[in-house]
Amino acid sequence: MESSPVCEPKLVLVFSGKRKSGKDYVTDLIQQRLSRDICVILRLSGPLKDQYAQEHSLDLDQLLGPGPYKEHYRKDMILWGETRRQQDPGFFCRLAIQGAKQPVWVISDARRMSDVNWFRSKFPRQTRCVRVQSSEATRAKRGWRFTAGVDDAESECGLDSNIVYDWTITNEPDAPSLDLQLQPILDVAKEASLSLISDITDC
Ligand SMILES: Nc1ncnc2c1ncn2[C@@H]1O[C@H](COP(=O)(O)OP(=O)(O)O)[C@@H](O)[C@H]1O
Ligand SMILES: C[C@@](O)(CCOP(=O)(O)OP(=O)(O)O)CC(=O)O
Repeated sequence: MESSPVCEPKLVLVFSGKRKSGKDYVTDLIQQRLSRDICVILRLSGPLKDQYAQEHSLDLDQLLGPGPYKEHYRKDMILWGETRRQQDPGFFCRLAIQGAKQPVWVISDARRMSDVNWFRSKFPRQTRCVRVQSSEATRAKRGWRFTAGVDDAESECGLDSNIVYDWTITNEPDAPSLDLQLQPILDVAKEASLSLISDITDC
């Protein structure tokens, strides 16, 4: 049974990027610039980790954290999640958007074409894809280490090709500032949220 969100979003920004590329860092920045009234960050991994922790009697807070606990279970979580997605590609997407009311949705952690296709099919006018990219050297400085079965699997490679991104954010020390790179996205988001004011009776 699909549970519909309280209000249709005006903009859905679907972010993807490699581990330690800065997805959380960049999406947090966007929410700070737009405010929590306008922008909500929705993580597909949230409901996945919640369900996985329950089924395996694990510490959800540690799975949600950045530390080694999450990495210890990542490979098995990937396989567990893919089994669910094979049965129902939108399973985690629907759970992630439950209760979302803000006009701008930021999906911070898309990993597969099935994630992108679900949002494009549900919100074709509103969905935009954003890629956060960093070099392996920069990611390594942030704590990334190559892990076979993770960094060469769909979870990390599923959105490397066959997709046109609306924006690409280069998250490198020598790149233009993130504020400068994010400005076009923020402009679109602010315009979209203004259109909400004229449609407020629809919600
Ligand atoms: N531009 C940046 N400036 C400072 N720290 C950053 C920057 N980008 C990422 N980080 C840090 O690098 C680490 C990994 O970033 P994170 O957003 O968690 O990556 P991801 O969500 O893609 O795995 C975090 O500690 C984060 O604070
Ligand atoms: C099983 C996962 O959902 C785990 C994702 O955990 P995080 O979202 O914490 O990952 P990063 O922030 O990129 O390090 C990946 C998947 O393939 O679904």
